Amino acid sequence: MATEPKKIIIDTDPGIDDAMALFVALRSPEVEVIGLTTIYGNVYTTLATRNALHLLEVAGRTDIPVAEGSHVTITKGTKLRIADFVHGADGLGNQNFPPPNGKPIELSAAAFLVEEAKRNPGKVTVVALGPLTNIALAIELDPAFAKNIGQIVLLGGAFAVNGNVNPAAEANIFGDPDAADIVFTSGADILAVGINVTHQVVLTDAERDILAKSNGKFAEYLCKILEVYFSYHHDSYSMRGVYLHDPTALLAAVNPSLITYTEGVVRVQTTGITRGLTILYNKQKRFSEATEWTDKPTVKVAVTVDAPAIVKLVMDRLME
Ligand SMILES: O=c1[nH]cnc2c1ncn2[C@@H]1O[C@H](CO)[C@@H](O)[C@H]1O
Repeated sequence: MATEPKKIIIDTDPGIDDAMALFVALRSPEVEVIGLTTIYGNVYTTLATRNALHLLEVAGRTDIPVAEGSHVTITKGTKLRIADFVHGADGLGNQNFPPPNGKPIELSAAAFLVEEAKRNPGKVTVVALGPLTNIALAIELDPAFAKNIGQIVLLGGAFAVNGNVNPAAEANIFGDPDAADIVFTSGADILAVGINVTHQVVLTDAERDILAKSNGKFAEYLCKILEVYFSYHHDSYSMRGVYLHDPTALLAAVNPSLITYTEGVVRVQTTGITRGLTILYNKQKRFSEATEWTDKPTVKVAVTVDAPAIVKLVMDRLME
C-alpha cells in the first residue's frame, strides 16, 4: 500500500528561493501542501500574501488556502528588516506581475496553524522559510500546539559560522530573534537547517542555463525571476551561482535522509551586537552550574547535506 503523502504547511515570505521551494513542493508526490502562511522577511507581509496567491495561480493550485501572517514581530516591533536588495522590490525579481485574483482566508496564519495541527495531531509538518513570528504566535495561542504539530522544519540560523546579515546573525533569525527563541525552546519536534548547511547547496549559472532551455513551466518562470538573485550573489559573494536556502529546507522535510543532524539545546541572542546569534549546546560538557540552556528541550540541527542530490532533485522537479 502506498504511504500517504506528508501534509505540509509552508510559512513563507516569497521571495525568489521561496518560489523555488514552493514549486518543488508542488511537484513532490511525497508531500501534500495543505496551506501557505505568510510572513515578512524578503518582503513585507502584505506583499508576501500577494506573492503567495500569485505563485499558486501560476501553478494552477488556487485550491490551496493562504493565511496571512503577522505584520509585526512577536514583541510588536514595526521596524522590520526587509531583504528587497536580495529579491527585488516586488520580492520576485522585479517582473511587474499583475495582482492575483485570489484572497487570503479569514483565519490568521497563527490560527490556521493551530487549527490544522489540532485537526491532524502529529501529522502536519510546518516548513518555515521566514522569520518565526507566526510559529511563536501559534505556540502562544495554543499551549498544545507544540505537541500537536508533527514537525517544524525551519530555515534559519548560522551554527558555528558567520551569518548573512552580519557576522553574528542569519536573516530569518535576525528578523525576529525573540520569536525564534520561543520556537527553539517550545518542546516541539524541530529540525533547524541553517546557512552552515544551505551554503553548501549552490545552483550554478550553468545549471540555470539548463533550466532555461527546458520546456518546464516552472523552470521557465523561475529563470525570469532568478536574474536578480544571481546578481545579488555575484555582487555579495563573488560567486557564479546562488544558494538554494529554501529548497534545501523544503527537501529536508520531504526526505530527511538528504541531511544528517545533531541534537542539542538552541538559544537565540535577543539583544546587543550579536542579536540573532544561534548557539547550540552540544552536551559535550556537563557545566557545574545551571545555564540558560539547562533543562530546555533539545532540537535537531542539520550538519551535513547531500548537496548534489538536492540540486538534482530541484532541477528534475522543476523541469518535469
Ligand atoms: O544578505 C541577506 N540578507 C537578508 N536575507 C538574505 C540575505 N541573503 C539571503 N537572504 C535570504 O534569507 C534567507 C537565508 O538567510 C533566504 O530566504 C535568502 O533568500
